[in-house]
Amino acid sequence: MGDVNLTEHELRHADGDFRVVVLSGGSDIHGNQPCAAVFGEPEDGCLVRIHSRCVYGEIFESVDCDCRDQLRQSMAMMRKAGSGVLIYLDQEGRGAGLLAKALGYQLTQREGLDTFSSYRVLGLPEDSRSYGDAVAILRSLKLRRVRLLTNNPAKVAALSTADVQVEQQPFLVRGQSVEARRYLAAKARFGHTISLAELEADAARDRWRWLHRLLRRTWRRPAPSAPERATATVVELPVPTVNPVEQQDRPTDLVS
Ligand SMILES: Nc1nc2c(ncn2[C@@H]2O[C@H](COP(=O)(O)OP(=O)(O)OP(=O)(O)O)[C@@H](O)[C@H]2O)c(=O)[nH]1
Repeated sequence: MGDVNLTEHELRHADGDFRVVVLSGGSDIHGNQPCAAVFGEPEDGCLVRIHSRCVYGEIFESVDCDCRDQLRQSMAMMRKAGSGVLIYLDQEGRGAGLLAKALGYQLTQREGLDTFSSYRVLGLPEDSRSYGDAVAILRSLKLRRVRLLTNNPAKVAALSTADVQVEQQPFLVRGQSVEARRYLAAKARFGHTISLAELEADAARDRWRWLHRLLRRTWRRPAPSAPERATATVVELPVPTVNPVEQQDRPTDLVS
């Protein structure tokens, strides 16, 4: 990697402005420069997230993966901590690109394969990302020791071999959809530090919540009403008027 340079400026945000740095002279794989959101004045030991692009999760708001939640939660955590660096890498589909990811999705949906097996079937590496640009950004920001929000040991290893001291901070966003949990379980099997037991506990909590909602709805339903009874209708009959003359003519013996 030659000389790298950071171009930086402020960015307005509804939840609080931050600084953006854009890297040039890095690996520049797809012509899109890596960038980072810099919160506060990060120092050694600050929170860092190295995030890889996911159009489906971040833009289309898919619930098949946890990418969007991780992005949002990491920003919220950095804001709360007062500082941090969110590095955003253009490494869609774990570095294979969007088309490969879409082909992988097709296979997953057709054959029921997990996300890593589908890449294997397509003849692609399961994960082809590199983290040199992330290291370059950290170096430019003069960070040598970071608290890395990740479950991915490959990220920890990549920074460690580049002489960045890493304290791994597990980063599991709770309350995921069934599909995202399936994705997380695949990552756990692939070596990510995600506890399958915790995922199962999450699923059990979801099932319980669902059952609870269903029962509450059933209890609250109004009791079936009694069959309607026919209501009596009062009909006013005309009162016959008696002609006083006719009354006088009437034979009196009839009434005696
Ligand atoms: N092929 C494929 N890629 C996906 C899928 N869901 C997310 N991705 C990509 O996976 C990358 C994110 O990697 P993940 O394995 O989810 O997480 P990670 O960054 O390795 O690990 P953490 O740091 O713990 O989040 C992004 O580039 C996404 O585009 C999927 O279903 N199939």
